[in-house]
Amino acid sequence: MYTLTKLTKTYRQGNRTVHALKNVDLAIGAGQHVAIQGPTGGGKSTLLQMLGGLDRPTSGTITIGADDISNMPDGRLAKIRAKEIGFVFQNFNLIPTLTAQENVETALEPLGVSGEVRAKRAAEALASVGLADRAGHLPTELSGGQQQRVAIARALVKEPDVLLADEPTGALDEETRDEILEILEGLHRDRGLTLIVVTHDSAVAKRAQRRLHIKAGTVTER
Ligand SMILES: Nc1ncnc2c1ncn2[C@@H]1O[C@H](COP(=O)(O)OP(=O)(O)OP(=O)(O)O)[C@@H](O)[C@H]1O
Repeated sequence: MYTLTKLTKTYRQGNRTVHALKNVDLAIGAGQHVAIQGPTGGGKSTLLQMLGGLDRPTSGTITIGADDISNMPDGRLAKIRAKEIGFVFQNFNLIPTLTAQENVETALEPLGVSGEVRAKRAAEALASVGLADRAGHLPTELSGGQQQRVAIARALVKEPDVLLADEPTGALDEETRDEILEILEGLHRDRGLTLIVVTHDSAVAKRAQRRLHIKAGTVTER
């Protein structure tokens, strides 16, 4: 699924250069469930941004399947992102003025899906996370766990190959956390989705098949 070769990302902070990722060599197979842990500032979010094609490496290469996304033109990268990669964030990132149904439909807009098909697929995605009866609700009318389920429906409605989750349970209590993990793991199991989860929570990381640790820009296996 992913091959990272000598992947390096540096940032300028004033007159200082920060090495967020240092010569990372890593392969992640299709259908793996991987947890990424590590101290604050270690490089977890930077790595996830690279995997999601949200930012470019300073040097080295990253391939998704057969596509080298390190130097790909922006338009092509945006298409790969829209089609193949689902994102779930700690704070859900739903659009507050749109209903659950409309939030999910937004993921299909860049794919040129007709309005009718969009509505049908979004309704199915909401039903698959147990929210068929909440489609008309705004995010403020939903609990945190329900909002995260809408965000998962939005990520999966396009049937991506990979789901990248940045602290997906960080804002939830333990019981809701377990519900969300079960949904994510179900997607991994039933659809063969590659699932990559950044987490501070060891209970979340323990459920993954593979645990990576990233500290000062260097990745190690646990
Ligand atoms: N846009 C940026 N500009 C400058 N420096 C950055 C930027 N993004 C990240 N960094 C720096 O890169 C390093 C790695 O940051 P990153 O956010 O990837 O760590 P993290 O492991 O996700 O941390 P946290 O657990 O706090 O989210 C840190 O030193 C951070 O200050």
